[in-house]
Amino acid sequence: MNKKIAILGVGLIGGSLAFSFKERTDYRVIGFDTSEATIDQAITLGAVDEGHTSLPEAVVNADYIIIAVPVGQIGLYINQLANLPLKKGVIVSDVGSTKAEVTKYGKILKDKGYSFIGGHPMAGSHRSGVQAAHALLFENAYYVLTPEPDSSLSDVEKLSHLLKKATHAQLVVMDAEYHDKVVGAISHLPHVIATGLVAQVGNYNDANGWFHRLAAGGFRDLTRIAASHPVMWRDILLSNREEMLPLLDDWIKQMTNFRQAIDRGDADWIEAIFARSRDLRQGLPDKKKGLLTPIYECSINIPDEPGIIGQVATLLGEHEVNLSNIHIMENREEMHGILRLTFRKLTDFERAIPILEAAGYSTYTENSKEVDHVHLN
Ligand SMILES: NC(=O)c1ccc[n+]([C@@H]2O[C@H](COP(=O)([O-])OP(=O)(O)OC[C@H]3O[C@@H](n4cnc5c(N)ncnc54)[C@H](O)[C@@H]3O)[C@@H](O)[C@H]2O)c1
Ligand SMILES: O=C(O)C(=O)C[C@]1(C(=O)O)C=C[C@@H](O)C=C1
Repeated sequence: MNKKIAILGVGLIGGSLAFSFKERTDYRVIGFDTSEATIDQAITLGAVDEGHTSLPEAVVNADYIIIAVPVGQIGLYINQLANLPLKKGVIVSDVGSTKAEVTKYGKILKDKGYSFIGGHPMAGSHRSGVQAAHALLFENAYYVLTPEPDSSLSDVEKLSHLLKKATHAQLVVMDAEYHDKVVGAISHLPHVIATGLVAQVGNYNDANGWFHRLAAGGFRDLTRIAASHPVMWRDILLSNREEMLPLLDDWIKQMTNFRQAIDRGDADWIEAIFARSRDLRQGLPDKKKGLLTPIYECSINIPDEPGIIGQVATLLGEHEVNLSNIHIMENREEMHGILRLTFRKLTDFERAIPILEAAGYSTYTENSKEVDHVHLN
């Protein structure tokens, strides 16, 4: 009998994990969701081998159970799982964006003799649902695990090995509270800022529609994530309340300093903060570099036409150039698109450039100004 992985909540993250497990492991992948339509879609798309709206049916005999529902629901599922006859040795994990609260719930499973190890893949999108899921979502991203001091080391290793094999992510272990502090600053606070800014400008726009019409790169680049799922973010912010309050206090101080500098006409202060932040932004570690394997990238401008991505992939395929990933720069929506092409081998990368150029695409590689610009997504 096939070994089984049950995924609870087959949305963007659960669906993407399901695709990865199906593609790169020999586990049978079972989906569970409260939405029957989602289960049907997950089966049609080939994300899961089997789907259920009944939790006991979904998790029976599962070797791994991964909870991928909104953060506010994860504790409820842990409680329900603890009252089901799970397979001996099962490892339960989750993908929630906060970890301290969930890790506390995990003790309920441990008391029943099951293993719980919190997890959080640091990749995603403002899109949601299984229709946006894909097997490459986590490739080269960090994937954090937050075991407790009493967690079984061999279970941590087993889960880590499985996730690495399926997702090609970089697995790291972190303390749950520390994780919440870090992601509070680099993920949760940015979502609050983007959402607040869109709401503020929305108020101005209600009185005068030019605010939205003139919104160009600056506003769009900064606010893509304001289009994220409201329930997911409601749950994340309430779950990470303890970390969010001091982070928001610091942010308000920062904005007050800005306000005061502008008010007193302090050119030096303004220039200095822009200069420091520019250097910090440019010095961010490249997400795609130096992780699992070297990666070579180039970007091309594409017209906003149906089928264009397929044309680029086919063009390279016809010349037997292996692409490892295609990424559409999300913040270019409604404008000419920018496609980032990733290659595993230098030889593929070097052959792709002249082929794309000959087909009329302008290519931008790492060192060009244009790529510096598109990396600001
Ligand atoms: N979206 C991201 O960028 C991202 C990244 C990393 C982690 N996460 C975390 O992953 C989890 C899922 O997020 P997502 O982006 O996949 O959301 P999603 O909305 O795409 O998917 C959630 C899925 O869970 C199902 N669901 C909702 N409530 C449920 C319930 N009570 N019982 C069973 N199924 C239920 C929905 O039908 C949907 O299929 C969240 O905890 C989120 O914090 C999200
Ligand atoms: O790319 C996005 O749209 C995301 O918001 C992804 C993002 C992030 O903030 O980086 C959002 C929440 C997750 O917990 C992890 C990743």
